[in-house]
This record gives sequence, structure tokens and C-alpha cells, in this order.
Amino acid sequence: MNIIITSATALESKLLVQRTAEINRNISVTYHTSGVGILQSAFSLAKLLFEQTPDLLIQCGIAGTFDTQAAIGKVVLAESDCLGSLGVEENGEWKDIFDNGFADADAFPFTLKKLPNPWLEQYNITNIPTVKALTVDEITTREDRIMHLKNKYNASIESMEGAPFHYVCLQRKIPFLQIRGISNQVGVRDKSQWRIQQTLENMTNIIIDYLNKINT
Ligand SMILES: O=C(O)c1cccc(C(=O)CC[C@H]2O[C@@H](n3cnc4c(=O)[nH]cnc43)[C@H](O)[C@@H]2O)c1
Repeated sequence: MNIIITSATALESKLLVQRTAEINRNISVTYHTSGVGILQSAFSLAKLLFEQTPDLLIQCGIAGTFDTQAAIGKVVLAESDCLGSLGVEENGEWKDIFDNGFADADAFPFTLKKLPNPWLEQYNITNIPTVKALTVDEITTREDRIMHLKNKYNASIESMEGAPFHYVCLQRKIPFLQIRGISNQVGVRDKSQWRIQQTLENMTNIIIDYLNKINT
């Protein structure tokens, strides 16, 4: 089985790379770095999947959580992702490209404005807890906007590369999993409150366990 693991930054896959020897030798694992944000990751992932056809593509990385009760360090799997920064803020309300009629909320690869992962039943073999994800180009910091996005999209986590990952994989019909460790509360700008290292260690353990259980 041929698996590619992609992350926005090399830091997010560094521990996995270091621990590659622990992974079942019957599967081939290679690594890809897409860059931070929607634009860079969309191009980089599209290029990757026009050049290669892996059996499974895993996106790993950190994310913020909208859920004030969520445990920092927890590792989750995105059941869907959506675009939270493509649109216009008008009279205090966020209107996305679907609200404005620039895109059809149910035109492939979208379903009800979201980019669902149709592969979870087949590939979430270790029962990683699933959440709804949202992707932005500008990390959300304003309290009113955090509440608005959370409620409008019913999202639990926020990243900057999830939606393009789902979009490209759905378009190319490649099985995919977006696995994220929750490093921070969305809106917390004090980086000393982010738990990046511990979260990446947890995420690495979950992914290595996954890779050692997946059928080869
Ligand atoms: O602090 C800044 O000024 C700043 C500017 C650009 C990027 C960052 C990052 O920390 C990159 C975030 C990186 O990790 C993901 N991530 C983690 N937490 C969040 C979040 O709360 N909201 C959105 N993305 C988040 C994201 O996928 C990036 O790759 C900092």
C-alpha cells in the first residue's frame, strides 16, 4: 500500500519522519509539505495528485478548536471541511460564495456547502473521533466572528489547509484522511498557551498506530 503523508509545514511531520522505522514495512510511506494556507496547499496538493496516485493521502497537522470544552492535545479526524474566509462580511453578517450565488452549495465536490469525506467508514479503522472542520486564510481572532463561523458552519476545528485538501482529493478521487491535533483555542493569540509539541507527539502516536493497523 502506497501512502503519502502531507502537512503544511515540515515541523508537523518531523516526528513521523523520525519514527518511520516503527511503521509496518509492508506499506510505503512518503512525505509531502504543502506550505501554509489555502493558495499554496491547493496548488501543491493538486500538483502532487496529478503526478502520483497514492492508495491513501493523509493530511496531518495542528488546528485550533472552537469548542471551549475540547481538550488541547486531542487528535481528531475531519468528517467534512468548508471554506470560512471566501466571501464578504456585510452588516455584521458573513456571506459566503454560496449565499451570494457565486457557487452551488450542492455541486460536486460540495454537499450542503461542505466538502465531506466519503472514505471514513472504510478508512477510519482505529476509530479516531470525527469532527466538522473549517478552513480560513486568516486565523480567526475576533470574538464575534469566532461565534458567527462556529454557529454558521457548526464547526469544531479551524485550520488553514483542510478544505483545499478535501477539494483536491475529492476531485482526483483519491481516498484521504485529515488528521489534526488540537493545539489551541481559536482566537488565543498568546502562543505560550498553544501546545504544539505535545499535540504533535499525540498526533504522531495516533498516526503510527493507524499505519500499523491498516491492511496492507
Ligand atoms: O501568529 C501568527 O501571526 C501566525 C500567522 C500565520 C500563521 C500562523 C500559524 O500559527 C500557522 C498555523 C498553522 O497551524 C494550523 N492552525 C493551528 N491553529 C490554528 C487556528 O487556530 N486557526 C487556523 N489555523 C490553525 C494552520 O493549519 C496552519 O498551518 C500564525
